[in-house]
Amino acid sequence: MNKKRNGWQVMYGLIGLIKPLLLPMTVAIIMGTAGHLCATFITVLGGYGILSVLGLFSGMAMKYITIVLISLAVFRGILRYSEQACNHYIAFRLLARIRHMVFQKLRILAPAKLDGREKGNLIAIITTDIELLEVFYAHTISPICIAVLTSGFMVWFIGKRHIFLGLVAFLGYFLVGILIPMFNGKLGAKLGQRYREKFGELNSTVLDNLRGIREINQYAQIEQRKNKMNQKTEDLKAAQSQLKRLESWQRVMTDISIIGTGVFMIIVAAILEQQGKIDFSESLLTVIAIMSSFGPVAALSSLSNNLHQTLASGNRVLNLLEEEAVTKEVDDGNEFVAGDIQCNNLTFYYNKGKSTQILSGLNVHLKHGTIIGIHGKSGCGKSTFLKLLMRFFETTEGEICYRDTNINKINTKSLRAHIAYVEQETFLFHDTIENNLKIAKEDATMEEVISAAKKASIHDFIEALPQGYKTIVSELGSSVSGGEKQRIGIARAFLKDSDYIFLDEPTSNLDSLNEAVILKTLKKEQQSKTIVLVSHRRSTMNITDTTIHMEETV
Ligand SMILES: Nc1ncnc2c1ncn2[C@@H]1O[C@H](COP(=O)(O)OP(=O)(O)OP(=O)(O)O)[C@@H](O)[C@H]1O
Repeated sequence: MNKKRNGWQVMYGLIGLIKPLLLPMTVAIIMGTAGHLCATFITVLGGYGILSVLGLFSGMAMKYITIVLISLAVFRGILRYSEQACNHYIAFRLLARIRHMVFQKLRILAPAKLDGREKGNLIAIITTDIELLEVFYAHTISPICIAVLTSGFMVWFIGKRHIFLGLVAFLGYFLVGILIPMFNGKLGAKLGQRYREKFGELNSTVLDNLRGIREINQYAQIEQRKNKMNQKTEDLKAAQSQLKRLESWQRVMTDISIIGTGVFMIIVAAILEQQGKIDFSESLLTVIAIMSSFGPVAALSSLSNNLHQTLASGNRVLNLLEEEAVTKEVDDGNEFVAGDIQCNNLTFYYNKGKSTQILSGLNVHLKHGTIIGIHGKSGCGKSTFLKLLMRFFETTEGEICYRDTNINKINTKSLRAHIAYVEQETFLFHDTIENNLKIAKEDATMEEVISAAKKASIHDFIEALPQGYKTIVSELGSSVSGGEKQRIGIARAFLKDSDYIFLDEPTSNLDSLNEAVILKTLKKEQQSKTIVLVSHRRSTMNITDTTIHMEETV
């Protein structure tokens, strides 16, 4: 799903995600605004103090001015601290909330979503994009609101002396807080994006070099790889210095605009004073007030470079959260009952209309209690067929029935609970071997775990490890071979002890000795189970009762 939204729509959508946190956010914004106003009025009150000493102001005794000044300074400190504390609370809570929402969504979208070619994108969304949203919530929304509120208040305060003065203040804030950021945003968006691209390129070159260090040594590529990395570093440096130049230019423009507004204010105040519309003290206080109140709007000018990227991240997160599952889970259907599997006129496309057909009119009958072998040329759809039997994807046409019940009418959880599916790649978690096996059956006893490992011909290997079944997988590093991983995957399937076992190339990395042990176990287990075996190996296919030649059926 790739819906494009404009900046406002993204902001609206992102604010909608954090409704429960709107209250603390509002409190943080109010405290931030009050804190900035305290800081401004410390200077303004200082002006009143000077006027009072000069005998030009008698509205408040010096003693009270001093008390209010000290109180404002204390409040400023308290408000700043509370605003920061509030912002940190919000930042952690909202990241946790959005991560939770994304993972909940992934549970619905998986496994089809995780099966596809978008894994890389998903990882980027889960890591970088969500992280960047913190910038949006804590460092974009809040500063914008604070800038609007403080400058609104100051326009009113200054405008109370004379409407023209209020107008000058409004124009100054508008220039610094809106026009300059918008102008810079246009210039900075491209440079910012270029910088991030170059940063990403350097990162992946470094990672590539680390991962491929063996190949680099083996093929004497050190010099070439070093030159490539230096080139990427130079590119990054160039992009960075362009961005820095723009940032300096932004600062200069902002400072000139602030000083320009101050000068303009002095001129307008002087004219009004000459015309007798305001007195000297009012014009002095107006100039002090405007010059000391630009902090919140000036902060907006630095937002613009990142805003583009932040909103793009927001758009991707919103897209993921709005995505509909390719295959909706059935939870109001029938409980699973084991029996023969019948596929009638099975047809399947991964993306309807867009890509090529994978299966076309497949009719097969998989008898319960037998071993069925599937073979065919690479890419003809063997693994896809198993995924359809697992209901990772819905069939495009035709039907799959388990004991005469259409797969779409069986509760998905119940269906998958009765099938052990071993994919071509086995993933091992950073945990003990025992726990890695037990993910197939959490409450398994040690005897059951060992028995499953023996059936998969991996028990001896585990026993020979220094801590046996308690060995942490990652401590073995890359010393777990492809064949050992594969046997751990198969042991999981034996431990699950379900009615159906679907094995996708289970023996591709095994020597004939281990293969023989596993095939013997499968033959033994067959009476009570349906075993579907996808394999290119003749020796493995020898144990099957029936064989389906995939290319012949498509
Ligand atoms: N999630 C997916 N989205 C789109 N196309 C896919 C997806 N998964 C697989 N394909 C494509 O579907 C076709 C069949 O893939 P499949 O993995 O089922 O083949 P296979 O017969 O198991 O191949 P092999 O023997 O090489 O494992 C291939 O062209 C593959 O690139």
